[in-house]
Amino acid sequence: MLVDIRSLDPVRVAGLLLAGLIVQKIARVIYTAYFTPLNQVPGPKWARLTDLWLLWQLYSFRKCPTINECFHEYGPIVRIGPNKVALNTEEAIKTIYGIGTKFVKSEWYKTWSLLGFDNVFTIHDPKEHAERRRITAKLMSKSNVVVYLPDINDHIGNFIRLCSRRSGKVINLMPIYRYLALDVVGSTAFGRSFDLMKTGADHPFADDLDACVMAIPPRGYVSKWAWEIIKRFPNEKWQFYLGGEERMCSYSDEVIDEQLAYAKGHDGQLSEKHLKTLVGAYLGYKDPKGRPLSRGVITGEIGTIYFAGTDTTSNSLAFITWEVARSKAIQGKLFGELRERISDPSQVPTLADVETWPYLNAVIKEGLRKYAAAPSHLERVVPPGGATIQGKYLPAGTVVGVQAYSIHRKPEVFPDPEAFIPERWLDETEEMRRHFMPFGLGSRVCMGMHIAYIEMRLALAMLVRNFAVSLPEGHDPRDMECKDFWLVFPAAKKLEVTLTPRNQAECLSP
Ligand code: HEM
Repeated sequence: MLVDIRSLDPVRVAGLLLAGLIVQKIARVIYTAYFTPLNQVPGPKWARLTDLWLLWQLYSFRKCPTINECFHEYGPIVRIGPNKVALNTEEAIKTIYGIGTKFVKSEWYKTWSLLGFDNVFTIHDPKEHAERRRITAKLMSKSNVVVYLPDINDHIGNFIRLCSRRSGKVINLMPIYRYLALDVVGSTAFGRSFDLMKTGADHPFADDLDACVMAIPPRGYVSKWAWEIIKRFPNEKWQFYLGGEERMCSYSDEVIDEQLAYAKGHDGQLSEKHLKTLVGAYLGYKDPKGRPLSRGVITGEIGTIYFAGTDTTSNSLAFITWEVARSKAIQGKLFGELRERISDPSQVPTLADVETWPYLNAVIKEGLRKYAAAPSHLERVVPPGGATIQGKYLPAGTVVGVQAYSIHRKPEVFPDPEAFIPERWLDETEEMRRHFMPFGLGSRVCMGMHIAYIEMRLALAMLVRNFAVSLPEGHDPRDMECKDFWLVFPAAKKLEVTLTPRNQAECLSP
């Protein structure tokens, strides 16, 4: 029987359509929650119904500890979202991140596509990623990063001078470490530092970085249409956060322009010095078809380096320094090693030396274990055909991951995991090595790892060699409680210490 469409009440039709959509949505949620193979994977009941559970944990700044608690409650495989599973075993590490893995990064990473351009951190396709990574891989390799050493040594020297000027009173080391990291990134990425250690000046970069940290991660957790609404929220602070990405990327504009102008006057060739910088490597690159990268891609890549290389290193240093400051025994032992090896405390030691100093490296590794800067489960997607991990079948498209936070807290590998015990690394076992993943693993392992190690080793060595580091009276350890919002940070977002120059007498008795 045909119905005359004109006779229908449009309000009723709209209502019926809406009701149909809601029923379909609810049916889908119930089906995904209870009738897919993921039903076999235990986990919190809200997590199987909606991603809002995970979003809530993110905004409570305790996603990692919550997932860790889930491992204790449900075992080493836990459903943390309608389509998300977290794992906590060596088998999972090998399957997901091992050599030749077919598990590619999840859609969530696209949220870090700065200015809308894919970068080395966000590209999914393994071939495309390998091609992009190759552009700067040599410059950032262990054997090459020594070319940046003279600059890094200058920054460390200026860092110690800055600390000297502020010694004797309570200072907040967090922004100082952040600016040190920014100086180092400036030298490596641009061949030009921000000179923040030299001048001791503040830089708007800090606010822009904070803005990015607030605005970028959440957009990966909501649908595109929801984000379009959220980002229009007419709040001044929120709009400032949203603008952080563009402002941060714009810091590289001047250097890119300068290198382009040079090339224009030299038959399109960059100078030797330019080619040693990441900007130069990107500007000099041509793809297999002879096409250069666009300006937007290069700006986005350099923004990614700022982002990946600043707070990661500086917050790691902050947590490590705090642990050193609050334990007389650890600081005494570390100082003992440094006093023996750095005879002139005004001279930055050589890299070859610091790499081999056992206690210094044990302190740093313990810091990276307990306070891995990016400890979240590094999301990957189960490839076509599905995969069986921990005896559970996970269909293709399931988002899986292992979080360093939990792997670094396995008591059978790291006894008393919440304690800061550098000594455990003096006798490092093969098992500890396999369970140490602060820089990620496999083909997507951190590209800045060697730069970060140089910076952390030299900064910590010189700080403790030159000053006794103590916590101010009334310091509340809860200020340094580790919060996570993909990257970790101390609850109070500050690290207040007093630096007392070591005189000869103190040198003998720390
Ligand atoms: C203590 C300091 C650092 C830590 C703990 C750290 C941690 C990480 C982790 C866990 C990843 C892997 C993410 C994933 O698989 O999803 C990563 C990737 C990356 N990191 Fe770092 N990072 C640090 C410092 C740096 C520095 C100093 C730079 C640059 C100067 C940098 C540049 C990168 C880049 C470009 C990637 C993407 C690599 C790729 O996907 O191929 N990182 N980092």
